[in-house]
Amino acid sequence: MEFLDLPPLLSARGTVRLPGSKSISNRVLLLSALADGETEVRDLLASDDTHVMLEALKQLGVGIRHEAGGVVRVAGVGGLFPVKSGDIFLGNAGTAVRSLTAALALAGGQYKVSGVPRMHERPIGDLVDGLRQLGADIAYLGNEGFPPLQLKPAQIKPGGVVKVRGDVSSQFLTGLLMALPLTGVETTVEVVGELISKPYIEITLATMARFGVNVVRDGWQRFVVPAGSRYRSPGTIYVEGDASSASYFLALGAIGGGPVRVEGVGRDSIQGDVRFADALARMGAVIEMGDNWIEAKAPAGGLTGITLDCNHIPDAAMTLATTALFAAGPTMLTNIASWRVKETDRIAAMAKELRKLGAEVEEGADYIRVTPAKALSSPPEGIDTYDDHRVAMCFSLAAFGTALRINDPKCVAKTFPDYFERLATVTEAVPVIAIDGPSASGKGTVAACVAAALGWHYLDSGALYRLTALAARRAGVAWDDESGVAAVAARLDVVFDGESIRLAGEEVGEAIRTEEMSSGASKVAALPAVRAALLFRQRLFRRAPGLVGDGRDMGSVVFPDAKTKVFLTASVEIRAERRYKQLIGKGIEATIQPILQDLRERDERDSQRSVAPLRQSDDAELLDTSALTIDEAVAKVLAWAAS
Ligand SMILES: O=C(O)C1=C[C@@H](OP(=O)(O)O)[C@@H](O)[C@H](O)C1
Ligand SMILES: C=C(OP(=O)(O)O)C(=O)O
Repeated sequence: MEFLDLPPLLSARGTVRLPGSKSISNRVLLLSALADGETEVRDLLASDDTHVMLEALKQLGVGIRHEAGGVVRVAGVGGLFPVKSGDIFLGNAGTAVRSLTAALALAGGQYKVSGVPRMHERPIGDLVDGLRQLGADIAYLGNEGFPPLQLKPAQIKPGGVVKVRGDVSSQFLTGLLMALPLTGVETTVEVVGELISKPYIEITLATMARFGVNVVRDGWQRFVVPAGSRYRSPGTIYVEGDASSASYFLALGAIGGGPVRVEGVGRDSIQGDVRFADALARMGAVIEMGDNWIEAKAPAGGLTGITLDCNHIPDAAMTLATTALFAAGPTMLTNIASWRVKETDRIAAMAKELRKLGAEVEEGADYIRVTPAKALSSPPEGIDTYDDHRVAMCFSLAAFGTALRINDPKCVAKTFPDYFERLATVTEAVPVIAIDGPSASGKGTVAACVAAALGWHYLDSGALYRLTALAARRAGVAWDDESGVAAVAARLDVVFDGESIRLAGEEVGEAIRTEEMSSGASKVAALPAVRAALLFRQRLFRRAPGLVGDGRDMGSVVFPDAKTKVFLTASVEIRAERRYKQLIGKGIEATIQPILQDLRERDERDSQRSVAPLRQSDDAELLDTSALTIDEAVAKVLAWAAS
């Protein structure tokens, strides 16, 4: 499985220009396609969900041109799609499946509507029931109440009252409302049951109004689409920034100091998810808002948990569930039953992954309660994302407490393809000084001194390979048995505690320093599966205020984003002499020739191996310590780190 390791974060600050709103983008595309005239769409979201909508519209005969600067020009068909049949695949885009099903059901053609397997588990029965009242001919091709669907030409009988349930998804009402102007006949839609996600209906009505159709509404119960309604292009239309996508950055500001500003949504937004800022403010965050921007800062006294009915912000509420990890006291999010029928069962997914971080979670049919742990624990197997963009994005916040592995990170492409790149632009990661170099170069001594001088943590990555060699030997696993040694590495039960190193509870500081384990370390370190098994483990050593790591691939593989990278070396003769003195100093008998020979062989093996071979990377400073004292070498590294 693909994964992304996020570095632990120290702070967040900066400005992000948001990608376009998914909800507005897909509404604007559909209405531009159905309208009279050509529409120039600016700031449209470019993501999986809008991609499937664009492709479907093209397939239905709508002229769509992509121009410079992300401008999309849609030639409206004036109500009827020219292409009367087709298999329309809409991925996992609820906004596309629900609204296109309604429009196609009234379009007089023969269409199949399908999506990814998860879409075939997301309900659509309430919408189909509503459309059937208008005479639509719709059949379920799989399970009753779920896509895929077969739509056939039918005698549509508009007018009167159509009833639709609103308590599973507001997208059913949205779909009906957006399709009804195709009939030109006054029709009333009555909502049965309590309508959920109400602000999305406001987006629908506001977007329809931009295209010249004004729905008359009576509270959240009755909506009248007037006679003679017809979509007309507004000419040029700008898509607002995505308010749900804004939530991750606002939370970053609230947790990580801030201020973090998002541009593209603000006080004047038509998206309900801007109310996420109010929820953050209730947790204590300092929020400021302009017409087209929102800014969040952390409160002096830290965030506090809240209890909130989140029915009006179902998507952004997921961000509250992970922000809760950094608040004092529990956070209870209620009235979120719809989470269970979205990209995944979001209540179950959030509960499971939050627990992996050490939080105490209680879940019910329509609520989740999160009590944070004192310190986050980071699961070595990573945070699973369930092909749900929002799970991936909202869990990135947990990087404020620890290095974090996010599995299948590319699922963010549903609404925010470059989310993780943008995250990096407004966050500061815990700094790393990476010191790499050959065996016996003195890098361990220098690294430990640099760490002590700065008050930072220290990672002796070589020790992990020595420990793996020792543990393999004790388990009777041969050093060249790649999968066997990798399994040992993955299970390594080791505690570093100042000078002490314990393997399975036993002090092994001395046992791993023998020449034999040194050579074993070099052998197991050449095995790719072993290096992979130890990768995240090493990254977990990165903790505030900073880390000094020494090894062979600190700068090139383990911490490629290290601010300071040093390649520390010395001539092989000097290294042999140092190793010789070190051994003699410990009362271990030694002669210089075999040490020299062994170092030469080890250098050869380390530089020739296929994974992470030892060499100075382009971005590393060269520090030859042949003629330097330890203090001089340390001073040099500190100077580079400070520059
Ligand atoms: O209409 C829309 O654009 C949306 C409505 C909401 O769904 P529900 O109405 O199913 O809650 C929301 O979760 C979804 O991301 C987008
Ligand atoms: C629920 C969501 O998407 P969809 O439009 O597929 O319903 C979402 O984006 O969180």
